Amino acid sequence: MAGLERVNRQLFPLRDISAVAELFRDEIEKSPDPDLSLLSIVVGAVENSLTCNRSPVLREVQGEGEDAAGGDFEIEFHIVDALYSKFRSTILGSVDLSCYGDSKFATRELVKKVSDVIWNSLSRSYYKDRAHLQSIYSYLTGNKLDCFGVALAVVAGCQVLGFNDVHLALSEDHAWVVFGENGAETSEVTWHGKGNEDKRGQPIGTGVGSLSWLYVNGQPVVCDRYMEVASLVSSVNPSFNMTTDIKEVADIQQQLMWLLYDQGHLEKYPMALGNLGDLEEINPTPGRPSCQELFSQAVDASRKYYSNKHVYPYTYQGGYFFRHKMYKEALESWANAADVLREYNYSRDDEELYKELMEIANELIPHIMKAVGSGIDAHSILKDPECFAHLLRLYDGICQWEEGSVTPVLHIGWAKPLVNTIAKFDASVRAQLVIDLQDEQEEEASSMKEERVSVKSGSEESSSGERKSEEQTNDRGDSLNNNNYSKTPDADST
Ligand SMILES: CC1(C)CN=C(N2CCN(c3ncnc4sc(CC(F)F)cc34)CC2)S1
Repeated sequence: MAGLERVNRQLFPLRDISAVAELFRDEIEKSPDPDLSLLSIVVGAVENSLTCNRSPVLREVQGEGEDAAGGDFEIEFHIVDALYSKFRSTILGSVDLSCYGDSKFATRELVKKVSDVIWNSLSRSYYKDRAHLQSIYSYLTGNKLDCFGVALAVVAGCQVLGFNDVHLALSEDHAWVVFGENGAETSEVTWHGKGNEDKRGQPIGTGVGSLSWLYVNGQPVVCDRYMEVASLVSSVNPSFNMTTDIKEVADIQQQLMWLLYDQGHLEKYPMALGNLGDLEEINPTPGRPSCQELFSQAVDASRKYYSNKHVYPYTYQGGYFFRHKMYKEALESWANAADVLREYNYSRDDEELYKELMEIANELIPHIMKAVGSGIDAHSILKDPECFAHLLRLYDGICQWEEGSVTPVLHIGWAKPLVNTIAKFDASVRAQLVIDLQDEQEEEASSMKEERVSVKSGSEESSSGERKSEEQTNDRGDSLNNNNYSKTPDADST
């Protein structure tokens, strides 16, 4: 029975958060196969009605970061019904299943065909990294989708066709699908970044390219249906403009995230836990885990399920500590993020991560140095050898990220803040730095270089790890990337 026949029509017209939450709860708790297109249409309709159809002229401009009064929404059943039928007939009408064999599993050709149907029905040119382009509602009413939205629509399209083996695979900046027996096959279904030729229809490479951060070294979040619902809820975007969120949209997103959390569907999804942490930091729910606990759970999930190959859980956590002036903890989180980086070679596909690290190293840390210099220094950072060790571990991780890559990461723009930062630490702290290098002939013997850097401090010492082998290299283009899964609409960019 398709999703719409299952839906409780008494809930319509949807006018408040509890009605939307009830519809999602019914779909998640009562159906063995939650209907992705139904849920994406509903939550996309709510988001659009509260963020896009507003008459800004009637609203005084909100202060920086304040929530705007979103007003009410009213989602009629017949609208959802019409859109739901439109999506199903678009897919069923464009794919002749007799061309794809009689296997109950999807084939690469079938997946590519569904991707083509979505791809070829998108508007010719629109700003790809604008906000509110992630839902099937956006696809059906505006023929616009961002890169994540295309991947979600392909999975929803395969669900309409009855191929429940096709599932979403997510890295920290890209999305693709797995399919076939045991989900053993992979395929690109959307684009990534700007100026890059799309690779739709191709399997995810197993070559050196797949060792880049973009493919998280073979450790993507492979979703089941419920985690796909979590990804569409996590992609809800409460932004009204660069400085204002619509509170109702954030509230709905937060409630749906807790519903999924309680059912265990965020357990293996670090970024969704991080997003929930961000929502809780802004608007804590009484009786729920704190945002700090959620950021910690995201880190634990990456360590437990993804061999600690994800960077963002540490940048979510470090950002939280920074905002709360917990500077020592922030430095430790960022150093932990850099430890993840060591495994990767920097490639042109890693622009988003590069921007994150630039901001940490060249804006946030200099801000900390100014703050502690003027006395706001609960931990007396500049006298603490463990903080110095975290800072060195951060930079060493970035250097190792660069090592073995065709294109450099660091440049003078990095070096100036680094020199200033190191100089701020007490001479007595810096004097405790002990660097013991493995001797030369041993180094010749193994192509792997190994250095140990430690800062002897009272309780602990921190050290950097193995270096990658020299032969790992990448090509590097000049294309820029953008994180289409963006929380705030970027400026004009095609
Ligand atoms: C610590 C940060 C800088 C803050 N927000 C971050 N985000 C990273 C990306 N976000 C995400 N949150 C949930 N799921 C996904 S799947 C995905 C890749 C895309 F291509 F599909 C991205 C992403 C949410 C926002 S990382």
